[in-house]
Amino acid sequence: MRRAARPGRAAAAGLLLAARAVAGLEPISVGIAIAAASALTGYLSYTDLFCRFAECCLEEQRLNASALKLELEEKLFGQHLATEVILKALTGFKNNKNPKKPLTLSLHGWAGTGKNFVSQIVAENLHSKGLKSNFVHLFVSTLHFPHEQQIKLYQDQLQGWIRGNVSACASSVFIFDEMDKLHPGIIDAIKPFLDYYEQVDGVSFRKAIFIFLSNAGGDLITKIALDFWRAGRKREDIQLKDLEPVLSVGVFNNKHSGLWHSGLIDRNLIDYFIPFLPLEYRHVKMCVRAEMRARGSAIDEDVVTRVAEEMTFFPKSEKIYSDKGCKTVQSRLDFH
Ligand SMILES: Nc1ncnc2c1ncn2[C@@H]1O[C@H](COP(=O)(O)OP(=O)(O)OP(=O)(O)O)[C@@H](O)[C@H]1O
Repeated sequence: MRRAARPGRAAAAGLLLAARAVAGLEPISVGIAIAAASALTGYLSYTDLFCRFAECCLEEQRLNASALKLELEEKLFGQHLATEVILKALTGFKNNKNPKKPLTLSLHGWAGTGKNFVSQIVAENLHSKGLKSNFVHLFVSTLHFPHEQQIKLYQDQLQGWIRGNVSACASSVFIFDEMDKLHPGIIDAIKPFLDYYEQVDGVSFRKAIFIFLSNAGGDLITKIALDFWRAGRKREDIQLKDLEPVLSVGVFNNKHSGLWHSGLIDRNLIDYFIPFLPLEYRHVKMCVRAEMRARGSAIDEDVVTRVAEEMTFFPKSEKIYSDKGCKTVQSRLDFH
């Protein structure tokens, strides 16, 4: 693991020099400055210092599992299953020095329940710049692959992009949003990278992470959550075993899941199906409070209640779950 270094005064001068050089984007000056700072500090390697200014791919960097756990527990509301599985999956994968395949996570659930939000947290815990990192790549089906007639082109471009980026950084993260709108041909293009091959065209994909997001299966998840609610059982009592098998079969048979007969499921290329439960009134209120805190405002419970009450809830009879999860909370808060 990389050493945590605390530069002293001399080092600070070197760091300043290096910072100036980096800001000026002069590679030779950067090199000289960093070498100078390294010599001054004596205990910072060239790489250590370089990585303070430029983003580095730290392949062997361990995951700070307790920091991720804390972040998920504090920020992600009402998703005890997703929290548990994501922690388990990432910790196991990052602790394994020799994984046999890349990690593939498939996140499912109703709109606005936190799938993109979690992906962002995961990305930040793997590469500190998160979604802005050069090693994290987000694809949105309707944005990046909109035209069915151009599938061949997309396939070639995507394969080239993934191969190039994994060659540059083995621990690259690829997030595919709107999987349910993705053309099956696109999945076919990435399938070889997700498999158990040691190398594909001279590149090993085994340390990469692929995250798929989709609304497919949201109805199945809601049904099970509702059954628990109607039986007077606690939401937190829902276990993965209540959902995972239903979800994988349901998604497999759903023509619009993006994973439909794609071979990803029947070849066991998806490591974890992660269910996101529909959010209740109390969770929406938590989202409003979180948003107020993020804006630096004092928590006004009247506003919290008003925003939550403006949301619509289903099913019609019981009105338990928010139609849009927490998705419109931010924009609604603007009006209060
Ligand atoms: N479970 C949650 N806990 C905390 N905040 C949440 C949660 N779900 C959603 N949010 C808030 O709502 C915003 C929108 O949620 P997000 O984009 O993650 O939903 P999604 O599940 O990806 O929806 P979609 O399927 O429509 O893309 C998030 O940025 C976050 O602020």
